[in-house]
Amino acid sequence: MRIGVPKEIKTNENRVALVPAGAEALVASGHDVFIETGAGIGSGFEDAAYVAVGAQIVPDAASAWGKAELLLKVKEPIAPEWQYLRPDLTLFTYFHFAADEALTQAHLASGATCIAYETVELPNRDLPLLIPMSEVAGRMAVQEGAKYLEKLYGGRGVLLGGVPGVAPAKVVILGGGIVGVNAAKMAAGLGAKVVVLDLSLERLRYLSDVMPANVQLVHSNRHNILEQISTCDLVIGGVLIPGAKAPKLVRRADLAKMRPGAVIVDVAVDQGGCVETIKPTTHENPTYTVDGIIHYGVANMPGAVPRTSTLALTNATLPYTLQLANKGWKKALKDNGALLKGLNMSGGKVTFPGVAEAFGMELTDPSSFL
Ligand SMILES: NC(=O)C1=CN([C@@H]2O[C@H](COP(=O)(O)OP(=O)(O)OC[C@H]3O[C@@H](n4cnc5c(N)ncnc54)[C@H](O)[C@@H]3O)[C@@H](O)[C@H]2O)C=CC1
Ligand SMILES: CC(=O)C(=O)O
Ligand SMILES: [Mg+2]
Repeated sequence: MRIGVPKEIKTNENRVALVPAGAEALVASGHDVFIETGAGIGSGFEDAAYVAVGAQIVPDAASAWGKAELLLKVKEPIAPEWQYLRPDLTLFTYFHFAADEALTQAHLASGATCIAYETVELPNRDLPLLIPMSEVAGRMAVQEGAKYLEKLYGGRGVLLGGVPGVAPAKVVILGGGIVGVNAAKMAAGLGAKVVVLDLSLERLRYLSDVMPANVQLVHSNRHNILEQISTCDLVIGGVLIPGAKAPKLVRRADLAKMRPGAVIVDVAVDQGGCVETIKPTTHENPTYTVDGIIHYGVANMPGAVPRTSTLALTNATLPYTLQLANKGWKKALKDNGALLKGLNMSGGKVTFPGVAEAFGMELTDPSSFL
């Protein structure tokens, strides 16, 4: 099969969808791999490293897209890339369709087959291709939150861990999944007082066994959320209903109850965010202020640490990429139920419930394509 890997063009997105080790595995299986020149540079992989394992370097995005039957990316194709979409192309990348109707319409109209990393789901409900980036973003959320709490950035001027004689900061984490756990570990390690809220009592029980003593576990409901955010310094948003729009747990009016200069890092922004006032921002311009509360809404946080993120992401994606390449998408999805959950659309039809619900579109059973 012909596999294309373009350079990511979202601002400050330095990840790449395939590393030389992955290219080597695909070439060894008899595939032709086309890498856009410079695609790996941001993650520390020179063109020569791909050539050394048998991949071919192509001069521009049009060639990487044009030669591909299977196109590998990290982020969703953005508007300048939509011209390359076509019915006989299979895309394997993050899409987050439910948060973006224009993105959804453009892909639907193209007829392309779109398999979303973020909705590939194992029988135990783990999301194996989202987990590594949620680990990165959860850890980063604390780093970023700590930075914007500094006075220089408009924050309350609070040090997360405090010092002897001065109480530490309070960090409230909405959602105790992968983002939540990783944020909690980092914040707790710095000495903050941490509160994690989740809907799932089973999850809270598990967290109570593995989290340190400075992490409190609280059931997520409207009353508890308001009580917790009104006395905190940093809120981290990490709730997810896979593939669907995130529920709005913090409303605009709630900001008035928070402390001025408190910070919200809404990691869930890629699915629309769990804070009503969040909107997607970029690494160049990551924050804005609403009612005295600093909002951070970068939708590709792991792009800031591309070396770590690319390696972590491709460790997880390569086994699935190999299945798609070796078998073709229909057979690969038929043989692997986890990968079938990744199918969001094909031939102009939506096949993922959360996307159909978000925009009132008709839902087609994914297995009808196999
Ligand atoms: N901004 C960025 O750069 C990145 C964003 N993300 C996003 O972060 C979000 C979270 O991802 P994960 O932690 O991997 O998901 P996850 O599925 O591991 O965890 C989500 C948690 O939210 C909980 N939850 C659902 N509804 C809730 C409610 N009403 N109140 C409290 N908890 C609730 C669930 O029980 C679950 O434990 C996703 O939208 C993901 O796409 C992930 C990586 C990078
Ligand atoms: C999960 C995601 O959207 C990202 O890593 O950018
Ligand atoms: Mg994202």
